[in-house]
Amino acid sequence: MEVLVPFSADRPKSRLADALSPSERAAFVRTMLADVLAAIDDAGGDPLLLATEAFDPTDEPTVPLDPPVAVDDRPLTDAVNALLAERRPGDGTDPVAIVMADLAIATPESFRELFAVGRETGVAIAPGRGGGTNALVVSRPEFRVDYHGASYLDHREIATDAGLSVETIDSHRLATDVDEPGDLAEVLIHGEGRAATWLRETGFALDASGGRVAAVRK
Ligand SMILES: Nc1nc2c(ncn2[C@@H]2O[C@H](COP(=O)(O)OP(=O)(O)OP(=O)(O)O)[C@@H](O)[C@H]2O)c(=O)[nH]1
Ligand SMILES: C[C@H](OP(=O)(O)O)C(=O)O
Repeated sequence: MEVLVPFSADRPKSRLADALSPSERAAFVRTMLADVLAAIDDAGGDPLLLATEAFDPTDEPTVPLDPPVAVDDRPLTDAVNALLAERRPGDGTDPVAIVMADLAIATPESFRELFAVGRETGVAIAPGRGGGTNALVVSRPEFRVDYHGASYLDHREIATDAGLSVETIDSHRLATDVDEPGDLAEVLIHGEGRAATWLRETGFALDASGGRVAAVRK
């Protein structure tokens, strides 16, 4: 299955500005991307990087694969919809998945489940905490995305209005995207890849002294 992986190469993770400097954010998002690409590949998916600007994964020491790259500087929703309009998933073709590049604790097993459910239904959605859409499988050509805000609810409504069946993927690993400093603790707790290693090497460790466990830089 082709898996579109949107990647904001030019303005990565502004909401992590309180925890990481601009160059650290640029490095950290590449480690998350590397982990996501490796897990997709392991699960049998064929990633296509949908990047906001020219990006050569082979220049990146953390990125182990050399996926094809499509460059599109339009906003996320427009860029994804342009590819869906081209691919026409389900119109005699395979479903298409869209997986965000910040799912730092996703595993091959979690993607295998997503792809399997996605093949059986019109639209399969793995919501993010807070109502976003962390991963999606589209098996019908008429479906279009509308990201940002409570996009999980919007995507359910778009699918239902188009008469398509919808399945929700109940997965902690796919529900955890790394948006804010508080999410870094999840990577230290559950991550097994390059992103977790990078955080540790950058000096982050778990700290429970303030009550809720947090990732704190020592
Ligand atoms: N191609 C493309 N990818 C995007 C764009 N905006 C975000 N992404 C990617 O989409 C996924 C989800 O992004 P968000 O968490 O909404 O935003 P972000 O840009 O990573 O972070 P913030 O700057 O903190 O909002 C990540 O994989 C981003 O790299 C865009 O305009 N175009
Ligand atoms: C793209 C957006 O991501 P979030 O900002 O919710 O992480 C969404 O899932 O609609």
